Amino acid sequence: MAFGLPAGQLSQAPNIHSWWDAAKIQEIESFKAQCNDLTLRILPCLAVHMGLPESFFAASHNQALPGNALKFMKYPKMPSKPGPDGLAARLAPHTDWGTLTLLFTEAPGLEVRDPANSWHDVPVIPGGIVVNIGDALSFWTGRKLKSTMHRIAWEKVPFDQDRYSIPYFAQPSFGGWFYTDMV
Ligand SMILES: O=C(O)CCC(=O)C(=O)O
Ligand SMILES: [Fe+2]
Repeated sequence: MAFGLPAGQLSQAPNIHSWWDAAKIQEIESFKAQCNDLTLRILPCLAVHMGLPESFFAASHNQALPGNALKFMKYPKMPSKPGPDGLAARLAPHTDWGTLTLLFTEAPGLEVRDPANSWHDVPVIPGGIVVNIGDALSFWTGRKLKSTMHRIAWEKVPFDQDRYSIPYFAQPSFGGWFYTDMV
């Protein structure tokens, strides 16, 4: 289930189930706001490190516009262990399309691909957050920052267990500008 509406508007979403009561929706709003604040603290660090004005990336992000999304994911357990011809991944290799993704999970299974095409496990650090660079930030920086190719391999998660994760996708604002020539 994804919550992508602008800050403060989740309760108006037509697809919110009746069992999401006001307190639960408020909890999600407030968690989304904390995720947004964190991305707005990370983006200036990247900008300053690259010799750019502090607000260079962050200024094109706006919580009041649609796009930034918090997603609750459940990867259901499988009825039997896939054979050699079975599924290769629970989530196919991909890059995220926004600027930054914050990933919250306590389950193993996430792998990232290095430039030599080898896959590496991402360790689960209790209370830790995985931060991935997305395609928009990669494009914006002329690929100085690279979007992370990642997947969820089924071998790393017991096939008879559900897997849960919560990614937060930060997106540049609709109508925001990418000044790629400064980077
Ligand atoms: O479930 C995960 O750990 C990763 C999810 C992901 O990569 C995505 O939804 O884009
Ligand atoms: Fe992803």
